[in-house]
Amino acid sequence: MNLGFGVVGTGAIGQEHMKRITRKLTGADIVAVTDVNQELAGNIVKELNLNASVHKDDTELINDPNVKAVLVTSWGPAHEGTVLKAIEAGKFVFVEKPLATTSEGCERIVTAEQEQGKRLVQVGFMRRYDSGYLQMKEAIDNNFIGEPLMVRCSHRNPEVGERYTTDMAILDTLIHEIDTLHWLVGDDYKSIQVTYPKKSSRALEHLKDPQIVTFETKSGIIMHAEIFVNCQFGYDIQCEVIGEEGVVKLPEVPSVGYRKDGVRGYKILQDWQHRFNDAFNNEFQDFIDSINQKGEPQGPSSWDGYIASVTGDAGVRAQTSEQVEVIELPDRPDFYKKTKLEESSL
Ligand SMILES: NC(=O)C1=CN([C@@H]2O[C@H](COP(=O)(O)OP(=O)(O)OC[C@H]3O[C@@H](n4cnc5c(N)ncnc54)[C@H](O)[C@@H]3O)[C@@H](O)[C@H]2O)C=CC1
Ligand SMILES: O=C1[C@@H](O)[C@H](O)[C@@H](O)[C@H](O)[C@H]1O
Repeated sequence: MNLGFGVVGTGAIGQEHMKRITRKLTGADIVAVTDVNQELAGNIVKELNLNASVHKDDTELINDPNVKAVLVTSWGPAHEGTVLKAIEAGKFVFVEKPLATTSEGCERIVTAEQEQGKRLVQVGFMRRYDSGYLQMKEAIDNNFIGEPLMVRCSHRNPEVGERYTTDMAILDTLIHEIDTLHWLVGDDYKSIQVTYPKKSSRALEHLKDPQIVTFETKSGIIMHAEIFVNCQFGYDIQCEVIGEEGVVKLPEVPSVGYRKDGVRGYKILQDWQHRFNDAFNNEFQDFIDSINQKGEPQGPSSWDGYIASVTGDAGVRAQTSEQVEVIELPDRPDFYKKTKLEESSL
């Protein structure tokens, strides 16, 4: 039987995910939706020609017996409440980042999930499903470059709007690297520092852009991450891991080569939707398949959401202090430990 999704938040990414679930993927249907903007929720049901109920709020949607999995794509501050209600009702949850907007909120979710006794929650850290990062991880895990020593990466957006603030560079943008980098090298973060290069004249008055973030891991790997959200030229994600015996680098996304007006070149993608489209499809198909076949999700867990939140908080402190800030992480509970096989089957 197909997995019945109830969607909370039918805005930009909610609609993208609804389209992929109904048009591209197998094993699931959208059976219910809700949004504080009820008209929007009703319109998308019509537009996608869904056989889905429109509920007045998340509580009513979670109580709908047809809803087996709740897709949380509302605004960040609303995530925690919905996730906790869904866990209490014993429903599976796919929640877009952030898991919750505070580490205390993430901790409440982790506790509630453990009390329920089985994994219910997957967080939308889709880069773990990107084929480029997966190839890098496989090479690192197979000791192809020896011990990783350093990482260099960049997260560039062409531009951001007025509502984007300096802390969002860490909590909204770098959050993806925060999740991906420690997973990639199989280590935990020890500290984080933020430095500010010369400010781009394209950045609005209130925003510090670009920023350079330096992580140190427990084993001593140093990672430099550039965040530059007004880079103008495109959506550009770079990553390179330097090991004792070699280097692995994130492949460029294939795009058509051209020769025109005396220039030989390649187009650069302009947004995250296109850059990570396949990764989004893969993460949802994995969520659906692992629940349908094994009875629980196996992707990034609420513990991963919690780690990202604690690290993000230290990053925001480091933005103000401009000092090295220590990242204090408790040991991963057994409940959230994965076997190598599970990691490699993603
Ligand atoms: N994985 C990724 O790369 C990305 C993840 N996101 C995340 O997805 C989430 C949604 O982002 P967008 O779709 O861009 O925002 P959006 O503003 O386009 O959509 C959010 C929708 O949630 C609704 N909403 C807010 N509070 C609600 C509540 N309590 N109950 C029901 N509906 C509620 C709003 O009315 C709106 O329609 C955010 O947490 C964001 O960080 C966004 C972009 C990329
Ligand atoms: O998740 C994302 C957005 O929310 C965020 O605002 C962008 O900066 C990131 O590049 C994108 O991947």
